[in-house]
Amino acid sequence: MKKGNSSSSSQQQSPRSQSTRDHQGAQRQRTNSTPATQSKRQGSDQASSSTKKGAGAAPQKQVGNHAPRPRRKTAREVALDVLVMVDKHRSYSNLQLNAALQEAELERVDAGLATELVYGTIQRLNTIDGVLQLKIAKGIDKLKPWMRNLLRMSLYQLHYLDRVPSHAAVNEAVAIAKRRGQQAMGGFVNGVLRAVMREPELWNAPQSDDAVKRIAWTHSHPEWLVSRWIEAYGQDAVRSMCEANNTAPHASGRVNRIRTTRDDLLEELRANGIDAEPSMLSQDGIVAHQAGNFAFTSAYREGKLSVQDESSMLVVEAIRPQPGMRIVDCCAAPGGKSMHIAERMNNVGELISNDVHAHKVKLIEEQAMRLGLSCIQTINVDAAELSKQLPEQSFDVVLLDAPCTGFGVIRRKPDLKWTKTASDVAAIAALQSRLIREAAKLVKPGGRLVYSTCTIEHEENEDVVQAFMEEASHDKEWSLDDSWKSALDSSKLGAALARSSSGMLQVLPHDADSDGFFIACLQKQ
Ligand SMILES: C[S@@+](CC[C@H](N)C(=O)[O-])C[C@H]1O[C@@H](n2cnc3c(N)ncnc32)[C@H](O)[C@@H]1O
Repeated sequence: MKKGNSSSSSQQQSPRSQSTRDHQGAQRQRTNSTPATQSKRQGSDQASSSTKKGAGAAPQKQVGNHAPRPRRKTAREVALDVLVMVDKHRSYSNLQLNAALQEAELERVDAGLATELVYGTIQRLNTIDGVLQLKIAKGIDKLKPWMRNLLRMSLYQLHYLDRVPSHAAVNEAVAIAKRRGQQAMGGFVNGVLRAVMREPELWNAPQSDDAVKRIAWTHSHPEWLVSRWIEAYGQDAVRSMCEANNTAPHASGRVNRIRTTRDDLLEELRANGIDAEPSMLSQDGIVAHQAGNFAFTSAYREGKLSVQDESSMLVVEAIRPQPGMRIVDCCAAPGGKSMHIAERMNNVGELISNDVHAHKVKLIEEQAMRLGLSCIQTINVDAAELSKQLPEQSFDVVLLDAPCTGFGVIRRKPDLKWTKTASDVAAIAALQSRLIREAAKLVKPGGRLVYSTCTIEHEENEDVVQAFMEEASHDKEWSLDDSWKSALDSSKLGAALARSSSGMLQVLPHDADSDGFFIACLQKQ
């Protein structure tokens, strides 16, 4: 058990209890992705089926003239390969993992373990590295990437995962080291891991009054981010938020109301053994705590259901789509919000869904086809030049769901916290400012501009909106519209509503166990 020095109750929480939740999280989904982009991610750990079958043991015998089949990778080897790729090439962990799981054809239980090891190790990276540095005299940067990541992944199991027995984690690590290196490599790994196990106090948070350092260490976030967030939201909120960023999200989806009702969908899912419940955040949402991925259900295939986070469903409350409206979604791919808007329009009216990437526009079209939404037309232009393509002042609502740093979705994409920098925030905020000005040109008098992001950075959110409002004549032409918030459930979103300025909503990841998300609604006079 970690013996932290923090005075907060959340920091005193045993990493074991945290890890139990983390690990159970592997039974659930880490991303709200669809079958095209996600492999099965369920499973437990120690009963790793490939391990039991001796997948890590002797090569299979040659039969007849057939060449011997290559030995199948174990869950830990799959996870290690993904971690090495992410470390060496800064690849996205979710994409690498999906590709690796598909190639390895692991059984469900092993795919779950590999998923947990990849996400968990990346989530806890700076704490694990801090401990490793104390035991590796030459420093971890001098280690070969596979060795560095093998040690990281093994320490993650030893410290954060309840259900992996220590001897299993150490033995597996030693076996992998021997296969990848030489006999001596096994000894080195054994020595480092056992040295850390002998000194559990290595994991203690720094003895410091500095809240940034303590939170960054305890919840494994970069200090620059923790420092920024404390300034924006205060210590308590940041501690809770960082803790939430290390937990796995539950499954969440959205009913397609032109195909079925939420009650009928819930009944259908329950009949198929899924413990689906209505979302407390969105009238169109459903959630499930033990489900795998909604995208593998027949309801999904039949277009009755889409995979979407609950926070992101709140955007339609600001848009308030009605049949017959003309709406533009400036940055629409892969299409989650466009589909939601079209469903609320009852598929009547005109929705133009744009994205700058042609291959992503195809994803929008595929979703529209699956859901039977014919009111959507796609276009493929840079949103900074949309007014060259579309008539100005002619749309009831324009949605700018802007590209952003994604710091609201760290629980789904933990690598974001290690790869993005303060200058990335500034650069993306500059782009967002250009895009909001262009999007505003399309709104007709009396219409609305809705700006949203899946980040929690003031610089990308409130500051972009305020800067737009303060530009010449905008304060006379535009006002912040707060009326849409009356549709929100204050019992779940009370904290978010209390912290948000007029017309805006900032949801943090720990508010309602959903993604961090920002929405602003601007009304044109
Ligand atoms: C936050 S995502 C949009 C998610 C989408 N609204 C949904 O609900 O599924 C931002 C999108 O903006 C697109 N994008 C980035 N820069 C753009 C630009 N200059 N013009 C148009 N689209 C852009 C990206 O390709 C990405 O798909």
